[in-house]
Amino acid sequence: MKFSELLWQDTEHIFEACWENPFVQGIGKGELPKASLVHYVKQDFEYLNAMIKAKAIGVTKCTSREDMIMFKDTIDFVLNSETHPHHNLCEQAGVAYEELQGYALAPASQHYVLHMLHHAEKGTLGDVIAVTLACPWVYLNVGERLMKEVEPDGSHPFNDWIRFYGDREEREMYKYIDRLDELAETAAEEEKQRWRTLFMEGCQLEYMFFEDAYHAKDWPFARTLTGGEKSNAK
Ligand SMILES: Cc1ncc(CN)c(N)n1
Repeated sequence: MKFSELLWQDTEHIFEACWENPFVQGIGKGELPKASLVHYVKQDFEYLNAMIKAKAIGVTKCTSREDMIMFKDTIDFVLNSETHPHHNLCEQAGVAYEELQGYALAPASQHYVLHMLHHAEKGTLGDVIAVTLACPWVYLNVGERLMKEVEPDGSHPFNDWIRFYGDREEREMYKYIDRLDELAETAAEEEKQRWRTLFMEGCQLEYMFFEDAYHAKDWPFARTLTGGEKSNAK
C-alpha cells in the first residue's frame, strides 16, 4: 500500500466530517451568514500568509531544484490565485476584501498556523509536506464533491469558490503526495508515524477551521490591553 493510501485510511472520517460541516454545506446551498463569511476570510487571509511562509521554509529543506520548484509554484499559486475565492466570499458578504485583512487569529486558526510553522521550521522535508498537505487535500476533496453535487453555474453565489477548489490548481497537490510517497519508501518507521500524525492533526485543524468560521468563533474576551489599545498581535 502506498503511504498516501495509509494517510487516507487514517483520516477519511475527518474528510467526511469536513464535507458535512455547515460551512461547506452552506457553500453548496449558496447560503451562509455574513458573520461566517467575514470570519472565514479574516482568518484565511492570515492563514494563507502563514502557508506561504511554511512553503518558503520548505525550500530551505530541499536538496534538489525539482523540490524547490514544487514549493515555489505553491507560493506563487497562493499569492497570485488564491485571492479569487476570497473575493467571491467578500462580494457575497458585501464587504471590501481590504477591510478583512490584518486581524489577529482566533484560537483554532492561531493553533493551526503555529503548529504548521513550528513543524516546518524544526522538521525535515517530509515534515513540511506532511504538515501542509491537509490544506490542499481537504479543499480539493470538498471542491470536487461540491462540483458534482451542485453543478454550479454563474448564478450560484459561490460558483467561483467551488470552481476554484474543485476544478483548478489544487491538483498541484498530487506532486506533494507523490513526493511524500517517494520519501516514505526509505524513511524510518518513526518518521512515517510522525508524518501520519502531522497529517491527521492537519485534517482535524481543517475541520475546526470550517466549524469555527461557521460559528464565527473567536476569543472569549475582547483582545483589549489595559491602556485601551486593541491587541492585533498575531
Ligand atoms: C484553512 C485553509 N485550508 C486550506 C485552504 C485551501 N488552500 C484554505 N484556503 N484555507
